[in-house]
Amino acid sequence: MIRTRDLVFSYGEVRALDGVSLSVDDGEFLVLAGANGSGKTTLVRQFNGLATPDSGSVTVDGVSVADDPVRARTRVGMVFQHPRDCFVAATVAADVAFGPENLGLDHETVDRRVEESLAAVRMAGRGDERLDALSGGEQARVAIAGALAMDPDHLVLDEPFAGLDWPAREAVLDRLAALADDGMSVVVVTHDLRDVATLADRLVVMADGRVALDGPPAAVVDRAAEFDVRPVPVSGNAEHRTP
Ligand SMILES: Nc1ncnc2c1ncn2[C@@H]1O[C@H](COP(=O)(O)OP(=O)(O)OP(=O)(O)O)[C@@H](O)[C@H]1O
Repeated sequence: MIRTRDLVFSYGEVRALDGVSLSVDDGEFLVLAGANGSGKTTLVRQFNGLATPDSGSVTVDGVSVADDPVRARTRVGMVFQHPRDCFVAATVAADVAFGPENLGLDHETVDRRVEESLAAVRMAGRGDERLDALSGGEQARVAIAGALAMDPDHLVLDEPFAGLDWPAREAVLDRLAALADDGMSVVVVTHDLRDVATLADRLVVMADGRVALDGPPAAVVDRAAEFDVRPVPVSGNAEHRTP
C-alpha cells in the first residue's frame, strides 16, 4: 500500500500540494485526474521519493519513504510521459535490461526479468527490435516493461497515453488492468477519462493541490467537470475483472 498523510509541498511561493491524504491499496487500479497544475505530478513524485514533502508523510508498504528512499524507488515503478525521451538503449531488450543490470543482478536473472516483463506487455520475442522503429503504443509498453523489470509492487504512470491512438491506448490499458488483477497497485495520471474510468476501480480528482473527489468512477465521474476534467459516460467499474 502507498499512503500519504497531510502532504504539503511548495515550489517557492506556489503551494502545489495542500494537505493530501490518500491510500492506494495493493491490486487497486486508481486513476488520478485533475486540471493542469492541480498537483498530480507533484503528488506521484512523492510516492518514490523523487520529491520530499515540506510536511506530512509518505509510506510504501508501511515504510517511510523519507527513511528509506532507495527502497521506495525499487518498490514503486514510475513511467513518465514521452517514453522515447527516457530510453537509454537502442533496442527493446537492452533498454528493459538497463534497470535490473544497475541493480547488480546476475545475467540469468536480468534475462529472465526482461523476458517476463516483455511478455507482460505482450512484447515477447521482440527484444532485438530497435526502439525507434516501434509505434508510440509499443514504445509505451516497452517503457512499462522497463519499470516491471525492476520487479516493483506498485506502478505509477504519468500521462502514459499522450500521443497514442485508440488501439494503442486500449492495449496499454488492458495490460495495466491485468497487472492490477495480479495484485499490483496501479496509479495512472491523466487528464482524459475516456475508457480509463471504465476500467479503473477508483477515480481521484485533484484541484488546487487537494483531493476534490474520490470514489468509484461511476459514482464520482459526473462531478469531474466541476474540476475541469472531461466527463464521460461510465457504465461501471472493474470490467476487466474476470471471475
Ligand atoms: N518545477 C516547478 N517549479 C515551479 N512550479 C512548479 C514546478 N512544477 C510544478 N509547478 C507548479 O506546481 C503546481 C502543480 O503542478 P503539477 O505539475 O504537479 O500539476 P499537474 O496536475 O501534474 O499538472 P499537468 O497536468 O499540467 O501536468 C502548478 O501550479 C505548477 O505550475
